[in-house]
Amino acid sequence: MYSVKEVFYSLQGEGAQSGRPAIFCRFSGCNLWSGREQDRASSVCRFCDTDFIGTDGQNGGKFASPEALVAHLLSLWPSNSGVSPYVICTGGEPALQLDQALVDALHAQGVEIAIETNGTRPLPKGLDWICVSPKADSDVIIQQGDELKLVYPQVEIQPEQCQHWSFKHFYLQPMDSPERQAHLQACLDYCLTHPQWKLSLQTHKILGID
Ligand SMILES: C[S@@+](CC[C@H](N)C(=O)[O-])C[C@H]1O[C@@H](n2cnc3c(N)ncnc32)[C@H](O)[C@@H]1O
Ligand SMILES: Nc1nc2[nH]cc(C(=O)O)c2c(=O)[nH]1
Ligand code: SF4
Ligand SMILES: [Mg+2]
Repeated sequence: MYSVKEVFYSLQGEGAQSGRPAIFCRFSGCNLWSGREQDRASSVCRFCDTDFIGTDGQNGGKFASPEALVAHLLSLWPSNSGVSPYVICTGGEPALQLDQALVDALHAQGVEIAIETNGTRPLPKGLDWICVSPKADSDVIIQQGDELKLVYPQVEIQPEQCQHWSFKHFYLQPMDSPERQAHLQACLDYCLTHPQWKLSLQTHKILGID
């Protein structure tokens, strides 16, 4: 059974694939925060911008089989576009639910699969795009992939700690909070002095979409 908070069709707002049309599958639940406000301050991940509790979001639900979830996801892709569907698995923490059976069922329908993960859980084989976003005070076991996207600044984790990991792209993404302007400035300063790093803006928030 897969528990999905919401499914929506939008543009990838972040990182190297920004601007690309994608179906988002937001799985319910996370291992670094319960999702309840009263638990935020005592959690490993304390800055999350997302509601991932339950299955009550747009197009959310429980899916008994990989095939049922794949059919639901693909119903949002424009028909006869001639372009392979692009599905971004996010959450919550998608690695808690995305298993080999679902990856294989998506690939059987010609889907290109991306994941947004905190990197603390093993991943199924064959994912087409892996974005790892490390969190301070967590054990990041996935240290290779396509893009590393560090929310910045985080006091207990510095870019220097992950700059030697095996990724094609290294991004800093300003932490969204009431201090986001200062966080953006800190990202700009860091990228300009450490040009291995690029700036990732959450463009969907700027655009006011999803
Ligand atoms: C909601 S998370 C879900 C996927 C996964 N649990 C993870 O953390 O990568 C999706 C992306 O949003 C980022 N994110 C979460 N809260 C944020 C915030 N307040 N400001 C900027 N990015 C944030 C995460 O680091 C991650 O890259
Ligand atoms: N448009 C849009 N792009 C995104 N890229 C990563 C997201 C996420 O929450 O994982 C996200 C999101 O929530 N919306
Ligand atoms: S790990 Fe991801 S989903 Fe979980 S609380 Fe942190 S940002 Fe949110
Ligand atoms: Mg988001």
